[in-house]
Amino acid sequence: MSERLEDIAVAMVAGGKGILAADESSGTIKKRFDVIGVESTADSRRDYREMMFRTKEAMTRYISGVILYDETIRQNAADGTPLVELIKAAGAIPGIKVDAGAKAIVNFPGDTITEGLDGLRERMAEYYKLGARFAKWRAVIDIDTTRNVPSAYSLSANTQALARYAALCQEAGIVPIVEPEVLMDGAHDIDTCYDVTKATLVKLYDELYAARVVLEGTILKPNMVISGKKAAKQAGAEEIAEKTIKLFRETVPAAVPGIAFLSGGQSDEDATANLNAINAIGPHPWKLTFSYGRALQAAPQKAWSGKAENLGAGQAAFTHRAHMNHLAALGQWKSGLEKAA
Ligand SMILES: O=P(O)(O)OC[C@H]1O[C@](O)(COP(=O)(O)O)[C@@H](O)[C@@H]1O
Repeated sequence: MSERLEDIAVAMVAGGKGILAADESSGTIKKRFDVIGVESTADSRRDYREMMFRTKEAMTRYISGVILYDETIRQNAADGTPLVELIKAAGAIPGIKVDAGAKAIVNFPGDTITEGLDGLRERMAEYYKLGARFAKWRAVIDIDTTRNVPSAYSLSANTQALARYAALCQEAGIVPIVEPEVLMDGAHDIDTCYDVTKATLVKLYDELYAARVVLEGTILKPNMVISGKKAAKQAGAEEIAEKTIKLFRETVPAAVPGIAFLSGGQSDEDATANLNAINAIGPHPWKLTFSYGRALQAAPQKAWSGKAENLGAGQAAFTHRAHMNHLAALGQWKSGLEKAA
């Protein structure tokens, strides 16, 4: 495969394929395993992820790349093959989460700043050697209108960090996924999500220009414009699609090859239906696909539940969700396909 940043970025979003976000940090994967009653150990995390990376249909037809965590990019499958090699053998691209998580900002209650820039240049060089050709950094933007969250200071600090990270990625020959996640956890309505996401993306592209990041060699990983989980009125797929696309047309340059959404706590089927509605109102200047963690993995996690005899069931559940999201990335998904399965 070509090593040009622009070509890697295009390959990450081509043909209705999307990204498997398997980069849960140790704390997050423990939370997911707690739900299915599995102890989180280096071996159980390896067995679970190996199950997904060996799912041939999903990995060869629907998944373009996998975001890994530092532990996973160094791990071997049970037979000694590096997990990175399993991903490459399926024709998918290995990626790596490089941020060190979101920490509270002093003097700004409710706002967080994502850390991890110190030593990043050296870490990037190592990850490149380990096989990573793209990376991911997630800024976390909460909405709390009672506390003026997010503050302008938080948006400024977080988007500047994203731009510094993106420039370091490109220096190392690695495509940056820039992820400013506006959380859907609150009671805010969809228009508040629109306004906050707009302020975030405007600032983000300002900073990316200022840092001289080559937009053609980047992927955006945003939230959809959506109602807060606790909002009294929940917007439907058509409204989500229309407002999300209106916002991106205003803020995301056409030089960006692709937008790969996070699922952010949406149900599996909502994440698929909303992505489909977004693509159904195309054509758009960028490819719009998925980079889902929970919405791709909740079903296989449950089917597997830590038992070797459930490997086949886990792989079938993963294939199904990956297939549904592949169809949604092409605007060809129908709800009947879920029931048929
Ligand atoms: O808090 P962590 O452990 O970094 O994990 C955050 C998760 O959010 C994501 O960015 C998006 O995941 P979701 O699709 O589940 O929202 C994943 O890539 C990542 O695993």
